[in-house]
Amino acid sequence: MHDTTKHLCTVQQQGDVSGALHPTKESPYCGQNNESISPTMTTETTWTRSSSCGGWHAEVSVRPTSASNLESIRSWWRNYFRSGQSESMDINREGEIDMSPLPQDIRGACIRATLTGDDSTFPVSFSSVNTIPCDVHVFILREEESCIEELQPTVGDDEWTAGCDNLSLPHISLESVWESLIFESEVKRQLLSHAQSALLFSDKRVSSHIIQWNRMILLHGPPGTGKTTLCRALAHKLAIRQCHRFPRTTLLEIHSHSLFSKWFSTSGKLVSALFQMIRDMVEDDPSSLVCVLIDEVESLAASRSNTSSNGDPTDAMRAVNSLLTSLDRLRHFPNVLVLATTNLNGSVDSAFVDRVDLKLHIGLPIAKARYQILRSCIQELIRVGIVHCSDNDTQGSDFPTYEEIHNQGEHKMDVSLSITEHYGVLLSKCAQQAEGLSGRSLRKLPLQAHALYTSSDSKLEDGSLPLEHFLEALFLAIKNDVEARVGL
Ligand SMILES: Nc1ncnc2c1ncn2[C@@H]1O[C@H](COP(=O)(O)OP(=O)(O)OP(=O)(O)O)[C@@H](O)[C@H]1O
Repeated sequence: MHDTTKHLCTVQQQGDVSGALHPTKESPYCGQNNESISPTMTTETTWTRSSSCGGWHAEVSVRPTSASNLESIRSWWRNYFRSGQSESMDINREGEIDMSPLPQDIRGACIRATLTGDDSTFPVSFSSVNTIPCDVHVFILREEESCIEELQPTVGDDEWTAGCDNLSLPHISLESVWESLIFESEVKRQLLSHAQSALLFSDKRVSSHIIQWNRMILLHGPPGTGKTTLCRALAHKLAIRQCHRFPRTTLLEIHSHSLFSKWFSTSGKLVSALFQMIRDMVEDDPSSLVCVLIDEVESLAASRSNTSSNGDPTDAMRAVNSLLTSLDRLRHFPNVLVLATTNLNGSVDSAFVDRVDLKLHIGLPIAKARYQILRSCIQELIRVGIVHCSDNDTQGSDFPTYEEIHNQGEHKMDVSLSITEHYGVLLSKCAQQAEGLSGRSLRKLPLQAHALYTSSDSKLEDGSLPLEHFLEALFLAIKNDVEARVGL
């Protein structure tokens, strides 16, 4: 149950129908492989074709200082998978590959290699890794701080600026964020698959008179459910997965609020000016992918029916009109993707919603997702030594998964539970108690539990808290948080 190295059960994953995008000039930051390694069918392995980006991907992060050429690192990994040596590869629950058996120059160049499925479900079971169709993506994580693209104010106000954040991807600050987000099974796969298909259609010059798509995605749902983070993580993931097609990727995050000017009628002009700047970027470098994130889009695309009935000035309406016109102009460029979020559903202008290709509702986490989120918090606290597990077998990465508890532990009599299953059952109770809480709230609770519901008497000599005691404190923190919300 707690084997951290090898998982030898059945693989059920999508077969790869790789988008076969044409490689363009190689970036100093990225290299990839479009070729798939043919799956060898085994009795244990089921391949189903369900998406254009399905399958397994080896994501190999390389040191910025590496002297090796990215293309040669990629070829090396590809051959490694082909040669069958990967059969003896050790992979932990997070899909990270143990690099110690690899030659020193490759091991020295790579920071880490991760084997990841599109729904990022781990632990993964492999009968043998070399039977997996595997695209290899080699990249360097960027470390530069984001910069702000500023617009010159069109009306005289020295202190006022408008603009957006500009972050080069893949970026170290977004490393593992995609994997840390836990949703119902299909959400991440759908998003990634949709974005890749939309880029493929543009690349293949599918006639827009026959098939229409705008490369616009809208995530909507309650606050704190991870919409903004998911958009950033999607852009980061695309920078890795699409690096053969787009050697450079940029994330532009629009500051919607800064586009509303105190000067009469300037908001519309500002929106136009900002999108003109984005168009210039997109046009200047066709081999770079630009992901535009409009967070809380309702503040920029407020429903015009509401603004007029509220008697708001026409400035807001001009801003919406200007946004719609700007988006229509932007859609002609194949290398731009617009990601928008809102938690106020009815208040986004219907013409904006109509332009969106994919609208995804991101709901509050279900029991399984709540368990996984809390489990990741426990793992982190064990890793840093704030929580201590007396059972040597239950180190952070071995904490039971939801499936392990619900398929086995739950049905066992209390006395027959192993100590790890017992911890899993306690965590499962916390997850049930946390019904109605967002992912953001869940991630805040471990601190509250530690600060308010643990006693210093329970601390061990090294200052850490026994896991069981911490899980009890977590339950109390959740219970009180849920009760405090009633009536709010
Ligand atoms: N499903 C989830 N899985 C894991 N972590 C989550 C999840 N949902 C939210 N979180 C955590 O909450 C943080 C805040 O989420 P984020 O700001 O992206 O939510 P949001 O939906 O955009 O909220 P708002 O609508 O209030 O802006 C995330 O960075 C993440 O750490």
